[in-house]
Amino acid sequence: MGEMLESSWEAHATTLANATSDEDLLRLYHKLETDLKIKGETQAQVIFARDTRASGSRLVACLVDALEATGTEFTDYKILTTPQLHYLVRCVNTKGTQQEYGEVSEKGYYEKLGAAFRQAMKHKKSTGNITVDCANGVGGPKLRELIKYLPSGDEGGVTIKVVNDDVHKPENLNLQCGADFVKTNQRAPPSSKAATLERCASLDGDADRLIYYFIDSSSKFCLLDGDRIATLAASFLGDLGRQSGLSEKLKIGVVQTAYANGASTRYITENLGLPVICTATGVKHLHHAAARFDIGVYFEANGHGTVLFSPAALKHIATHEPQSPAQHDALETLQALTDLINQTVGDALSDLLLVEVILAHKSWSPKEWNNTYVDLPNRLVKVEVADRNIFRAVDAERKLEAPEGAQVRIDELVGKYKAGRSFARASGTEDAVRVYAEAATRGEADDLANKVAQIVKSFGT
Ligand SMILES: CC(=O)N[C@H]1[C@@H](OP(=O)(O)O)O[C@H](CO)[C@@H](O)[C@@H]1O
Repeated sequence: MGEMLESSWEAHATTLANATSDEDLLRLYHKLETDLKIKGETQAQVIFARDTRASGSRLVACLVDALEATGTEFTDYKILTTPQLHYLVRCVNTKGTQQEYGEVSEKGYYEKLGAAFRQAMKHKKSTGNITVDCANGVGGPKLRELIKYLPSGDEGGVTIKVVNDDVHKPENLNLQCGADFVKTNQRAPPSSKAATLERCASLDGDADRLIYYFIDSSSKFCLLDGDRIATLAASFLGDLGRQSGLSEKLKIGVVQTAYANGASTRYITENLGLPVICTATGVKHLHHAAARFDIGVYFEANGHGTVLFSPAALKHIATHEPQSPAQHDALETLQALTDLINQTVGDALSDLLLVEVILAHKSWSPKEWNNTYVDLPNRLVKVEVADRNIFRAVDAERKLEAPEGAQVRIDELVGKYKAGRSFARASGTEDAVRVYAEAATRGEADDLANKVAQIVKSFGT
């Protein structure tokens, strides 16, 4: 049951929450039992937790009612980040097997990440200060806890300043802060007091997304989003593969969605020489595609992502005999990364430590990281239409097959812009069609996005 809950417990809890009577609840439960194929001889063991959203306690109460009504064994882990719950589910499901993932406790999560971070930072200079905006969500208290397990800046680790970590007023969640605010508005949260060139990061409300940013010496806001984290991780893992003598055995690939900036895709294929797969939006699509590589790096541009190591890759890393001190060091770092990176799902806290380790190894400030390539100006707009379901996308959501004629109009328009690229797709989470456009200049990207939005509107009304 754990693995089932891993991807969609919230949706199912909502279904149960809609029950209007005990009979209704039981009927819905039995339907879920059949739909999720969890009916069987073995006793289900359910674990759950929630983030700090106001709706959480009601959803948990409904879930507990259902579990008690059906005599199901359960453990309530109370308040956790989404990726921490994924970690626990994997730990429960692998306990006592050769793939044992970690100790089944919140403390086990911190200990695992803390020890791996310490190992990966061995002999490296501290990365200094970073300010982390926690969106006034669950990431705040959990990051504060994690810090207790990490070496500080003075001890060769990192000094983390936690801001926007008020979880007592649910109305403050994501208010003028958080990863989505920063990515969408392309500016730091007003509460951010970071100095020029100082690293800043923002988590989202349940701490599964992470983005970095800084203000450069000409006071310009510079965003280091999910594409940047993916390229940084892929380049570092490529280096480690070569340095450890395992590059033949560790084939690295990157998975993106159509929202990835075209400049990042080009950088990965042309500069890093790595393959890129484009999938439909939603981490479930990216995760499965990444699992096809020995080392699969996947990130959505919005900062949700992680790195997957295949069982064969883990074995090579654990058993390879180093031929030189340099190979030994690279292998040791790779080994530490396999523990530091949360391989169950994108995890902002784990990703934060990964980025800090890479910057320490490369001796990079955010400026050098940002200099790896120049993003193409881009614009994302939301178009409200009468029925978004008439917009059917194909080819990893880069083309519209319906309504008929819409894609031809978009293609004609895109052809008129230098380095132009644009697509429209129905959102899976909001009642709208999203239009993305990029082009050689900011003015052209805005213009292209607005014109494609008009096309969408003309077909949607
Ligand atoms: C452009 C964009 O950011 N889309 C988001 C958003 O999906 P939509 O289907 O675009 O509404 O929410 C998803 C779930 O959080 C996330 O995976 C995805 O990246």
